Amino acid sequence: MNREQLFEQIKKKRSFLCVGLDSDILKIPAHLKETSDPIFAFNKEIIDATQDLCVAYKPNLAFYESLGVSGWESLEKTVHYIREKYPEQFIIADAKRGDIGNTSNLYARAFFDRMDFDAVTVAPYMGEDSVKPFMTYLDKWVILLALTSNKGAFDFQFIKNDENGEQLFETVLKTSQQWGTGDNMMYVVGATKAEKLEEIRTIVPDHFLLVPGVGAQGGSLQEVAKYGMNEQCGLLVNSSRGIIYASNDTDFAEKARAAAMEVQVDMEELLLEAELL
Ligand SMILES: O=c1ccn([C@@H]2O[C@H](COP(=O)(O)O)[C@@H](O)[C@H]2O)c(=O)[nH]1
Repeated sequence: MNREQLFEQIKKKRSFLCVGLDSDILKIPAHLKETSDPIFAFNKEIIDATQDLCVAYKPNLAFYESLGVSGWESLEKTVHYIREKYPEQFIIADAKRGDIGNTSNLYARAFFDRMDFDAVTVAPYMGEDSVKPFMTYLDKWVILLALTSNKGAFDFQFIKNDENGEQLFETVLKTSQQWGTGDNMMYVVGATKAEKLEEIRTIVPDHFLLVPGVGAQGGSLQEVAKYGMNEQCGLLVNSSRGIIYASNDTDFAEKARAAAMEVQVDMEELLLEAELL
């Protein structure tokens, strides 16, 4: 999916919500555990219940890899299901990969050829040759970690360069623009650091940002929109636990829909305020 198609979906759905499929075998409703593939059964119901309220899904790989072979099967079935039934959805592999070029090539092949993801999250620490192999696929995206939502972000990401006073996350944003464009690269910026979005937008005014950290981590959607929205919206705001675990009973899909709708209604208002609808 390209940038224009993504913006079209945002306008059509009146939403820039990304539903995080952090589907934990220990948290899904008990009645699903009797099915042959509990994680896929859970995802399928969540997807059917939320697809008209969101523009993207983001399975986090840890939740699937931790289950071994059966987890990979659930993941492949989930991606295939979305592709077949809701082809307008943008699908993100939250995998945080990146390695020497030779190996990154194979990661890219896994996520873009073997599985038909639209985007994969990549850690910038190993530099250009670790990131570029993900950019050789038409209409596929790298989502580079820039300023993350967790407490540990303060360990490295704010370290100042003695020579130019630049903080590490700013260097990531500036340097990586030589590797790709706003048509194949997005950045992760945590909603818990929304106040930094104003500064980030001076460096990357046009790029889409994937913003996790609203909902369970307490980030504010309003602040994210205030400082981060651009003329194409430029935001995919993720919520995982706040939506998919709204209930752990037989009504989980219905409750997930209600939670997603609450976010979508707020997003619609923000898109209207920004005169994008
Ligand atoms: O900086 C980051 C990068 C990634 N994540 C991931 O997003 C979701 C957030 O889940 P919630 O349940 O909505 O808190 C999860 O998959 C994280 O691994 C992030 O939170 N922050």
